[in-house]
Amino acid sequence: MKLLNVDTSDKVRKKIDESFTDSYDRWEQIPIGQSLGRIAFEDVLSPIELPQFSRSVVDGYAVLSRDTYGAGESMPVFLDVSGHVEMGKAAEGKVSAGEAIYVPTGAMIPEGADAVVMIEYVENLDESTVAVYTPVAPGQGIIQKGDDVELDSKVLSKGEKIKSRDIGVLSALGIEYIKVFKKLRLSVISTGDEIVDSFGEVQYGQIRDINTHLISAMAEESGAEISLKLLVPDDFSKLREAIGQALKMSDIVVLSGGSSVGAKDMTAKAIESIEGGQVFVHGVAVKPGKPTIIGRAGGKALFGLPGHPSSAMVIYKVFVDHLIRKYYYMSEDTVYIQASCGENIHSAPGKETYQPVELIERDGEYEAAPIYGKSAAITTVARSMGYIRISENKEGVKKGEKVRVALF
Ligand SMILES: Nc1nc2c(c(=O)[nH]1)N[C@H]1C(S)=C(S)[C@@H](COP(=O)(O)OP(=O)(O)OC[C@H]3O[C@@H](n4cnc5c(N)ncnc54)[C@H](O)[C@@H]3O)O[C@H]1N2
Ligand code: MOO
Repeated sequence: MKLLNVDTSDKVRKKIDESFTDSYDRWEQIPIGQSLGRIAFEDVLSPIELPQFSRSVVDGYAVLSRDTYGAGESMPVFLDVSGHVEMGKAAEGKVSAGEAIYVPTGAMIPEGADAVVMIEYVENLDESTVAVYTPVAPGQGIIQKGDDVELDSKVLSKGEKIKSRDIGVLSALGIEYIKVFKKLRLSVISTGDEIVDSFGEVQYGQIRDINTHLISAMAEESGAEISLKLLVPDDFSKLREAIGQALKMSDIVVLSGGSSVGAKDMTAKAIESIEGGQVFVHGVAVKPGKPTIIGRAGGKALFGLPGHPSSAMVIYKVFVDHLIRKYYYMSEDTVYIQASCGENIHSAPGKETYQPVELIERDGEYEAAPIYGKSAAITTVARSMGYIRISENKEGVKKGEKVRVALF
């Protein structure tokens, strides 16, 4: 009898970390306009301080704050207007005691001034005199030089996924190009005599391929690029050949199907038959995904995911995405949502259970509704927004219990 020797998921992640210790250090330099969603290869330090000069954040008069002390609605202070600052130009002139210079929003603060009074609190008495009806504190109405970004401060960390707002910051600093990780190359091989091209003829008894497309899309979401997609029948030599071909052109090979112990489940044996091929995980104490396989060949990673699409999706997220993040120096950035459990969920003690859920919003609170359906059901995949992890020591989750939903 052949039984799988199962590891806990924490132990499996540890094995992944220990097995793939070579750092992934391929990078390319790209214009920031093309960097959205890419992963920063190194820390980015600001080459300048920002703003580069103190600027007004309001339309008003640059003054010496102490000149305005005691000003009030019934007792204005009178100041001489000695000029105005033009946008995009260096401020000319200096504000001395008893003087004010007009500054539009965003313009440079002239020398001497330490605050700006908004025009709403100022009355123009004539060309060169204003009455100020409010006191202003030092710094009021001004964004000081270097307030936003200090010189040499870190604006992006190695391993950070570049977001639209980061592109905003980089533009403000005049950084045109950025070093990002070259995308990891990932191949997907789907196996099974019954699996056929999703878009071709389908005979009765055959199944349209889901996993190749599902896993490729998830890998792209993780920041990898797909170097090869193959569909192979349950034929040992064809599978072996496909693995060999995939290894040549990728850093990670993901296989779907054939992970279990049935007569046609030959993924593990095929990996072991490759030169230097070794399987170091076959079986994980998780539900779904018990027959998961993880191996390596010449430093490259191979994953054998269970064929059921929803199991493949969970195992991809829990192990393959984990390795991609490690290679990219990314911190765990799973987004969790607090929700209350919509119904009792039973789980198998001794196995960590990943229960796909749908999130339903009720009065600003989320309810996590478990999505059942055999792991072969594609709607389980399509409707699930995330999953609840139920530890191996628990027997389930009670209706109404607070849970953390990890978003897919
Ligand atoms: N005797 C045992 N049988 C099974 C066990 C076990 O421990 N002992 N584990 C079960 C579990 S759990 C799972 S999950 C499956 C895993 O099976 P395989 O990884 O060997 O996958 P297949 O048998 O090839 O396929 C399973 C299922 O998924 C469909 N499939 C496969 N590939 C695709 C694809 N690319 N697109 C769409 N659907 C796909 C396939 O047609 C099967 O229905 O084993 C259990 N059995
Ligand atoms: O991986 Mo399986 O049935 O646990 O889906």
